[in-house]
Parts: sequence; structure tokens; C-alpha cells
Amino acid sequence: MAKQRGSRKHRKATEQEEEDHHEPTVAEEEEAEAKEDEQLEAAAARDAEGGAAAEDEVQLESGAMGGEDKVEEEEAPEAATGGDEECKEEEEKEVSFDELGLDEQLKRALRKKGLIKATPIQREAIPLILEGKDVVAKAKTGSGKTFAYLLPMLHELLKLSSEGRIRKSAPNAFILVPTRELCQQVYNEASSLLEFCTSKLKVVQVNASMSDKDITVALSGPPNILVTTPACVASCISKGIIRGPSIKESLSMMILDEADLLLSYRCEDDLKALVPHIPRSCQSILMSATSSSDIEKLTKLLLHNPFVLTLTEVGYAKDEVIPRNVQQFLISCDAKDKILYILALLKLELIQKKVLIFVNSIDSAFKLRLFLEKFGIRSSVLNAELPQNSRLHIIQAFNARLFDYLIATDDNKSKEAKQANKGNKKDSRVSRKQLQQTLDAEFGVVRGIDFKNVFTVVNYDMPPDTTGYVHRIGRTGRANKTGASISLVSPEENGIFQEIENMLKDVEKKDTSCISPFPLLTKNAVESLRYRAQDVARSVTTRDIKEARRQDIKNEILNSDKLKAHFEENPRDLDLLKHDKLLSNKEIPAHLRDVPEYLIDPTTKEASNAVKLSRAAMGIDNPRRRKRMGFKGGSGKSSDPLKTFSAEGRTRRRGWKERDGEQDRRKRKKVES
Ligand SMILES: Nc1ncnc2c1ncn2[C@@H]1O[C@H](COP(=O)(O)OP(=O)(O)OP(=O)(O)O)[C@@H](O)[C@H]1O
Repeated sequence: MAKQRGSRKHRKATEQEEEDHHEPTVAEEEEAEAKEDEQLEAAAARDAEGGAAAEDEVQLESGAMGGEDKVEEEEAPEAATGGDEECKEEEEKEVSFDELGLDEQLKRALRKKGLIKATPIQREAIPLILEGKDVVAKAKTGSGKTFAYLLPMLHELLKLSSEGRIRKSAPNAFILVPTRELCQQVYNEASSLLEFCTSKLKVVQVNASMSDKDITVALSGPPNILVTTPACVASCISKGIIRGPSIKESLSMMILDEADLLLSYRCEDDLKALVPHIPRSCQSILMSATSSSDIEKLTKLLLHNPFVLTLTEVGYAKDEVIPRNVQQFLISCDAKDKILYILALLKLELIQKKVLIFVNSIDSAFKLRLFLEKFGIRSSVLNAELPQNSRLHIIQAFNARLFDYLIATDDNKSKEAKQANKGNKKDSRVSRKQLQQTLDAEFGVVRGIDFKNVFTVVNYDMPPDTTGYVHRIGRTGRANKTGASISLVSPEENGIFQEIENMLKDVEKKDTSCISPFPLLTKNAVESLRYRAQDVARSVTTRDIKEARRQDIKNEILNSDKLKAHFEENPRDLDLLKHDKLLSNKEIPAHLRDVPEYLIDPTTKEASNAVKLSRAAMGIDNPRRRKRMGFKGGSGKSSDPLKTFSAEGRTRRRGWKERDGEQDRRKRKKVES
């Protein structure tokens, strides 16, 4: 593995390049925007990069929650990174993409994204893959595994293409991922890297929601790279859309991304069906965030004498499954009080936005959404019932900061899926059909999805297993940004919580707990909201939940086709992406929308202010930043009650109007809380 360490000269060049990426003036930005013809995703990703530095600075000043564990600026780097020595070690190992010998056109695409230095997994895996080795790479969530395989793969294919050695009877590379959402995400990433050489390589994604005709059209050519799920590729082979002998002739590389999840998505048989068609010469790469017996199974099935990159080998001082830039907290409470605790966290602004909240059933998700809505907190629900276009666009809209709170049921193992399975055991055909009708088997909200700039992940319900925990928490702290997680643990969930704690201690070789009690929420603050919360929770009936669920699907189905057509023509127009519209058309009473000042104790007020200050320091509400994300008009602060709520008590303004026009409250009378 030929590797150059970061020389001073190189570092200087890198600094210069970073300076070149200065914040543009408004005029420059407008001019650039007029010229740019970029995908929404690329714009969001660039902004995420821009935000990273700012967020890291905030970590130094006020800790991840912007709360009471403030540290002096000089001391902070040590606290944040685990010590000077470790920092130096990391710095010594820094390698730029230039040093990895990648194709010039790929480097140009990386520069355009503002990516200069390789992450540890990238700097270790890229040279090995370029050497032609089979590789099994295990690295924590958000560590950049996608580019770790995409870059060397594209480099090799570009080389073959320029030497005229590409075989064209079937795709040259398969990238197999567990879910459709990931197909789309990986396809977007690969396309963005090929921006400066579109005529040389073609990448397509196909999934089970497409008709055979559409799949056949997509695969005509054929493309060089196929991003798909194991189920879809197996079906293409069995239907003769891709011929086995052609795969044998053309396939030179196969990637199994999110390999730890592939088998849990019932992909084993599909992968076994593929094995006889894979040529012996095919290089196989397996990427995973966690270790499991499934990984070993897959390794045996598909790889030849692979090089195994484990967590320590990719440059981290110690093994870690949760990025060290993520602070993990817990709140112990009764199951019935969870709704009260989440209200306190959000309404008193004790956690940093954006927030991703995980629940274990779709009904719980809608109950929570309706409940929060009654307090003026708007959110969106992401679940397996929604049409695929809607799911993709909810993720896109959340990434673009069109709303701050997303409630997700995290995979097809939700309570509903389990019930559907259980209830239909007698007739497995009915069971499968019913399940497919209601819940999409290839759906995966969380796993591997690159949510941008999620600061806090909340486990409203604990995940069913330790892998679920790792993947959920992995939606924050991505690409070295700071983040936090809060798990609401009821006595009934103590078992799984202990399992998670033991796993973390085991991996990180620690005796002490890795998950600390959340320090910013006082008993007084919770109790001050209890009466209202209980009252409102009671008013959200099962019928309301059923109706909201039905209404949401209806809206999203209507929107789904519009979204598809519209975004093909206007990839940057976010007007349709308002997935947090109010479910109820009733006016929010003032006493619920605003928390009166006398209810908020001084400690809570202080904590809330600290969180707000750190948010301001991150520049999250900066109008120029919002504009780059695709917002039209101003900050929206003047018309959105979410943005005007203050834990210090509210300065009432006369007449305001809901942004989406559901309710015109201009004539609303001034009512004292
Ligand atoms: N070299 C880099 N420098 C900075 N950011 C990077 C770099 N490489 C990738 N990223 C960004 O890091 C984020 C996480 O990357 P990616 O999705 O590949 O992580 P992952 O390891 O596959 O995570 P998961 O296991 O959750 O799927 C992405 O937003 C990506 O654009």
C-alpha cells in the first residue's frame, strides 16, 4: 500500500485550496447560482460541507447540546477529540485525494463538492481496491464508506474505458444495496462523481418498483454500473433481462454496500442465485457499519481471500461503533410519560435541530405528530406506507431544511410488519401479499441513508436490537460533524438498553457507561407541562390517528406523481416538498402554542438559551444559507410560529398567517396565555 503522509508542503497546498473555497459575497453567489445547473442533492451536500466547520466550532464553545458542560476554548479540542496525541496522530495520517492517484475528472468532481481530504476508511480502502484486492471494510456510520468504494471503482472503469478494454454485453459493475432509498442515494453519489466524464461511463439504478419494460430500457446499452437490490438483480436474471453468460463476460467488480443489512432484508436467496454467474476474476468489496455473523456468511459466499479492514485499522485510536463526535444521552421515564418528555425537549428548545425521532409503529408516529401539532410543533412522518417518490422527497426536503422534525418508523421490522407476519402465519402467500400491499419490503428509512445535518436523534421508542441502535444514532455525527442522541427508556425497555450499553462498553473497552443521563431537562420543567400534555394526549383519539394516517397517504399519493414529473423538470424547486403540512385544520389555542414565562424555571431558561446561542453560532438560520438550500423568500421567521416561540415567554405580534395558507388567522384576536 503506497501511501504518502501529509507533508508540510501538501498541507500548505490544501490550506490554499480551502481558502479558495471562501464564503462568496451575495453578488457572487447570485451569479454563481444563475450559472449552476446542479441537482438539489448536490446543493444540499455542498451546504452541509460548509456547515461542518461552523458546527465543529460550536462544539468547542459549548458542547454538543450547547448546554451546561461548557469548556474553555483552549481546552476544547482535547475534550472533543480525545486528546492532543490522538489529534496529532490523525493529522499525520491525513491524506488528500490528490495523493491517492485518482483520475483527474474524479478529483475535479470532489473539489467541486469541497472534498479535499480522504476520511480514514477512504485512505485505507482506496489503495487496496486499486490494487485489485477483495476487501471487507467495517467502519462506523457516516465515515464515508460510499466514496471509499465508488472512487476506486470509477477510477478503474475510467481506465478500462480510456484503454478501450470495456466489455459491453452486461454491466461492468454491480452495486448491491438493501433498499430502494439507498439505490437512489448511491446512484446520485456516483452520478455526481461522474459529472465531468458523463460520456465515458454510464450509471443506472433499477429497483423492484419499476416495470420490466422500464428496467429493460434502463439496462439497454448496457450501462457500465448498475445500482440495484439483490432481489431486483435476481429477478432480472430469472426473467432474462440480464443474461447470465453476459454477466460472466462483463462483470469486473461487485460491491455489497450496507452488507450487515443485506441478509436482514431477506436477500440471501437472491444473492445465492447470483453467485453462479459471477466470474472468478470479479473483484468483490463488502462494506459494513457493524460486525455480525451475516457478514461472515456473505464473505464466504462471495469473496476470495479478502483483505479485512477493521475499525482500528482504519485509523481510529480505538474501536468505536458510535462516532466519538456524538454525545449519547438517556432519559428514564415511564412509557406513558414519553410524550410529555418529548414535548418538554422540543417545546423548551433543549435539543438542537434538526431532529430525527424514531418510533416503533406507524400509529405512534401519527399520534406523536398530531400531539405535537397541537402545540404548534410541525413535523413530518416517514414510513413504509408512503409511495416511494414521497419517501424520497421527504428525505430530500428534510435534508434541505424545509422542516426540522422528522418522525420515522425505521424499517420493515416495525410493529405493523411483525403483526402482519404473525397474523398470517397459516397462509404464507396471503401474508406476503398483504405485507407487500401495506409495507414495502425494500423500504429502509434509516439504514445507510445520508441524512444531512441532523443534530439530534431521539429514540422515542428503543430499537429492537443493538444493530438498530447503531444505525439510528449513525444518522447524526456524519462526516465528523457534532451530534447528539437521546434515548427515552421506559422500565420495560431496560433489557434492550442494558444490551446496548454492554455492547458499547465491550467495543470501546470501557468500564463506565457510554450513555449519560440527559442533563438539561429538570423535573420542574417536565412537571410544568404535565397537565397540558396529558390533556392534549387524551384528545388525540385512535380515530384521529386512523384519519390522519389515511389523509397523509392520500395527500402523498396525489403529490407523488406531481413530484416525479415536476422534479424531472425543476430539480431545484422545492415548492411541493412541504411534507409537514398541518394534519388538523383546527386552530392551535394560544395556551398550547406558547409556554407562559412563569412556567419555565431559570435552569431551563438558561439551557434553552445556550442551545439557541449555539444554533445561532452555526448560522443555521442565516438567510443566505437557507437560500442556497432552496428556500424561496425570507427566513420565514415572521410567519412560522415554530420560529417565533421563545422559552423566555413570547412577545405577541398582531395577526399572523400560516405559511401554507391552511388557515388564515389574520383576524385572530389577541388572547393572553
Ligand atoms: N472525504 C470526505 N470529506 C468530507 N465529507 C465526506 C468525505 N467523504 C464523504 N463525505 C460525506 O460524509 C457523509 C457520510 O458518508 P457516507 O454516506 O458514505 O457514510 P457511510 O459510512 O456509508 O455511512 P452509513 O454506514 O451510515 O451508510 C456524506 O454526506 C458524504 O458526502
